[in-house]
Amino acid sequence: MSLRIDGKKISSDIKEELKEQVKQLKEEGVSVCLAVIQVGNDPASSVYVNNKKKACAYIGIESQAYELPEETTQEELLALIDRLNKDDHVNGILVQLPVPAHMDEKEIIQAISPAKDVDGFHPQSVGALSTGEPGFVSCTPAGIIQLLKRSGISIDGKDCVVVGRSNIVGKPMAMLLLRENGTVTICHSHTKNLKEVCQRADILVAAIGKPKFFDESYVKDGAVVIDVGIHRNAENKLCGDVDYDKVADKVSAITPVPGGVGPMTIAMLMNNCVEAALRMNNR
Ligand SMILES: Nc1nc(=O)c2c([nH]1)NC[C@@H]1CN(c3ccc(C(=O)N[C@@H](CCC(=O)O)C(=O)O)cc3)C=[N+]21
Repeated sequence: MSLRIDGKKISSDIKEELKEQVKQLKEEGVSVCLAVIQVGNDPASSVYVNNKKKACAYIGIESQAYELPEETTQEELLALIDRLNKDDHVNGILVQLPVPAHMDEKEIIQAISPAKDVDGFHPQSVGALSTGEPGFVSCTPAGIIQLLKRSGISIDGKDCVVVGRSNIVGKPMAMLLLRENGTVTICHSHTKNLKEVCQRADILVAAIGKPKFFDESYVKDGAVVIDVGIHRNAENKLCGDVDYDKVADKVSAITPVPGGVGPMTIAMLMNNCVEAALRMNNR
């Protein structure tokens, strides 16, 4: 029998802790405010943005929603970011990705003040993660570390294999596992013998972006499997990068999709907002 790592439960524990902390801060006169910007009305993005608003409301974080039309120009968006950067009331700024094709995502990310970069996507935040300076950490990989720690799974000295090298998941995930003294391998589309490398993993992080790609032949007996994939089939049912039913009996612990990594992403975003407010108030 393997442990089904319950991301819903762990994320709700974290939200409970944050709610208490925010209440305490309010009594001391410190408020927390997140600005969420969405350009265009991609339905999937709208669902995520809504979930973020709901989480803010639950915890006691003020949320400002900026729903901009698809035709918004780069200059208009940069002007809004600039205004929010200068607004002392706003602690965190998030621009929902992806942005429409006519926009320059890189320039947008770099326009957000690193002090308010609750997504952890700014190059300064990314650099700080690799040198160990204080800075915001990308929410999904930060959430995965919390899932492991709060499930009593140690990372120290373990063989950790991360499959995927994106800026928002794979690369920061590798840096965080390294910070926890894991021995880290990053795999990608040019990796030879992907299966053999995965079979060595004590902790396998699957972020390849292909539905049910990993079956039992990729995992070692007793490994820990973290599934970062989110795919929706024709019936709107969610699945991950891992074929859960084929893998679950062979491993010691595994995250489901939904209810694994996804909910942690939002919990860590809330955590980063509180951290931004603490820093802005010199706490
Ligand atoms: N600037 C920016 N920051 C982000 O953090 C960001 C983004 N853009 N763009 C899109 C991705 C995706 N993302 C998710 C958040 C929560 C779940 C989540 O809660 N998933 C639930 C299921 C939710 C459902 O039913 O769809 C689960 O896995 O159990 C998933 C995905 C944040 N993203």
